[in-house]
Amino acid sequence: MHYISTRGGIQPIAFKDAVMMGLATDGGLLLPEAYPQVSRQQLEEWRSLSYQELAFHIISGFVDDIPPADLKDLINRSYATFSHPEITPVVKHDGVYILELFHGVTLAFKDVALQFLGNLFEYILAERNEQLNIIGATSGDTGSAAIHGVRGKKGINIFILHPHGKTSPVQALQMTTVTDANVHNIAVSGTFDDCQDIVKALFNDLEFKKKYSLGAVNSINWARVLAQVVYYFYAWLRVTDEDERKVSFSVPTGNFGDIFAGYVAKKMGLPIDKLLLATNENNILTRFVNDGDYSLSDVVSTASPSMDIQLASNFERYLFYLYNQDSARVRGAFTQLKEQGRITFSSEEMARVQADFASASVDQAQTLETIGSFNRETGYILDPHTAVGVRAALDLLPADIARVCLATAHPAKFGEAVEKATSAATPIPPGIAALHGKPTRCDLMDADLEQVKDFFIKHIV
Ligand SMILES: Cc1ncc(COP(=O)(O)O)c(C=O)c1O
Ligand SMILES: N[C@@H](CCOP(=O)(O)O)C(=O)O
Repeated sequence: MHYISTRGGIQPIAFKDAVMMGLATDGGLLLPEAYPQVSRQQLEEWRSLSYQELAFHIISGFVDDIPPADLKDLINRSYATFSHPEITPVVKHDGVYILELFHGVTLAFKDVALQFLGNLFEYILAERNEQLNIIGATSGDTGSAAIHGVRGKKGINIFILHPHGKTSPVQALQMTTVTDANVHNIAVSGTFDDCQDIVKALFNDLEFKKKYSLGAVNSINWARVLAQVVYYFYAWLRVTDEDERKVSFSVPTGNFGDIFAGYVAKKMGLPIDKLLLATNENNILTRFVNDGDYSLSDVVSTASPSMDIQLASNFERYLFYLYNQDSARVRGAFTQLKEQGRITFSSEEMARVQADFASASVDQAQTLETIGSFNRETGYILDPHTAVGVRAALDLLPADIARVCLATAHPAKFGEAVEKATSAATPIPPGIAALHGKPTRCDLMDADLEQVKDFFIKHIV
């Protein structure tokens, strides 16, 4: 399997090279040249597999430059760190299935991909005898999951930019209490979009990227998306039987990586009815799906801070398919966005968008109300991001088709919002309780590319 860029400017490359390249060198995002197709019979055969076995079958369809035994070992080691034997279990409450993606070390869905990516980086670096300097942007969860995915790994430095004061206190502590010499947290006076812009600018400086061996942990890295495809299959296999096969997924969305993984699963043949794209007040993607209005506005702070994003980086991957793999049109769309602050779509394109996706924007009051009512009715505590998806599912998805809501984080990461919504304290897992009072390290700087660059160069060990 080889990988190409949405912008059409690179020769096809192998999987390991795609992992190391992160952002494509032409500024685009990498995608596989084709998608392995999964038949109905194959799906039935996969019902009895463990998460790890299923992950191996799905991931190996996209990887032909790692020996199967090594890939199996990478997968098994990645999921050995999870606290639940099923890795991503599914529970049912109030007529919806909840796909719990928060049983990893940092209690968010990012662990599913970043434990794997950390091991993959280590494997490739050892093979090539190389070093890697990771630079990533986070609105709260990718940062800690990435830090915990690579800490202690040889030949890796990691620099994570987060918007100062805009993550939850627990998210900030999960990052800043890791004071290892090779881990650097940078709090940027700005938004997540500012952080992501700086990271992309560093990757687009090809001389800098090469000189300092930059690596990507954000979902611009194809391996992130790939590892997330697995749980769509896993959940589908848990909630269907041979007669009942249709499933819709509700996905709380920010950077469009998670829902794009669902789109990939659908492209591979997984019978998905609707992908429901749920946003908070930062609803550019909802405006796009419902009204064809993809126009930028300012990022606002909400009760689901990890989704406080305007410019979703993976949207480019979807555009590539919406434009029938026409890279020139993708490039044109980004020129239009830069010049006019919006991308426009034809009615034929919007009909295709609406065939794949439904969307709803859930505001803060609705989010807190959903956490409260769901808790009163079922005893289950939703985190605010998950609540956005659950509310959208209850409002928009028909109950006669299985509705799976992705639970992207543990509620204890957002204790303040959850407490406000339920009038009760959230039970705190031991990993989080232990964070309080630990020494922290973090550098504050402006949303300024040169400042970040200087800091990066000075701190490479
Ligand atoms: C808890 C949580 N939910 C949902 C999202 C949105 O996911 P994505 O950025 O892949 O759309 C994020 C951030 O990525 C998150 O951290
Ligand atoms: N919500 C994310 C934002 C970054 O998304 P990514 O999937 O591209 O890493 C976060 O928690 O950092």
